[in-house]
Amino acid sequence: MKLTASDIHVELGGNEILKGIDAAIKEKEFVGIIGPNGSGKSTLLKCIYRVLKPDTGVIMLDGKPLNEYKVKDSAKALAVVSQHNYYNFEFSVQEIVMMGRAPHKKTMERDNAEDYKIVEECLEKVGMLPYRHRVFSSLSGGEQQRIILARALAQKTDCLILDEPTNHLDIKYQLQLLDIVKSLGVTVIGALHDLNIAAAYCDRIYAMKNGRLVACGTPEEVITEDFIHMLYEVDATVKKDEYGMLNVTYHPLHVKK
Ligand SMILES: Nc1ncnc2c1ncn2[C@@H]1O[C@H](COP(=O)(O)OP(=O)(O)OP(=O)(O)O)[C@@H](O)[C@H]1O
Repeated sequence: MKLTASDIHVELGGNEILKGIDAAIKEKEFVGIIGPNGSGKSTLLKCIYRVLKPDTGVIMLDGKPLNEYKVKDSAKALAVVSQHNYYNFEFSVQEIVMMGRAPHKKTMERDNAEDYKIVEECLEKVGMLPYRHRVFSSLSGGEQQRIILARALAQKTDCLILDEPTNHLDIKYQLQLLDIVKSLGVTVIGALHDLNIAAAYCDRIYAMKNGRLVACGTPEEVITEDFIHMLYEVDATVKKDEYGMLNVTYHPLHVKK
């Protein structure tokens, strides 16, 4: 699944939020979007998962403009794990994960044995099978997030969009979620705040500031001390550890470098 964005502009509430974004994501690439709060990461992702329509510019999915896909067909291609998941009804965990099967079914088609098997496998994968009959809203934030990942897995897509997916998760489940996602071998586009996590999982990183892309490259190319200072206005040390992993340490004001 290849995805390109060309000259994407979005205006919201009278402000230009995205000011001409160009991006090209290759098949099976794990791409992270980093940048300060309010830089436009979620807005860009929302254009990709069709919650927002760009004012100008075009997003292409496998060479075809996204807006020419039926919503059901793009939902067979792209699944979303985001941080906001509110439902007006008291759905069970199993019902929420079953929603991931909807794009694969005809209107009013009943859930079949294959759907139940997929739902069970996906709940097992995120370690939440024992919760299948619980009411979704009764789960903790982190448990809900893992159910939303299971729903996305049940959608069986070639591309996953992650909008700050690890917000509610403790470190074990942050790594678990991203390990599961990485093991799928699908195209991944994720907004990530933690630079150490981004460096550990991403093939390439796009950095955004004030609605513009300001850098694109491998984690090693993008995550440098000077660039972190430019992007976030904080001091940091960037080193490689004994496993060759990038390691970012920040310097609070009370700690001298
Ligand atoms: N519906 C809206 N109306 C007006 N402004 C909006 C709307 N939605 C988002 N914005 C503004 O657009 C800017 C970019 O928001 P966005 O959520 O894309 O940023 P982000 O990089 O994902 O931030 P964060 O890291 O805080 O999640 C913000 O300044 C936000 O206030």
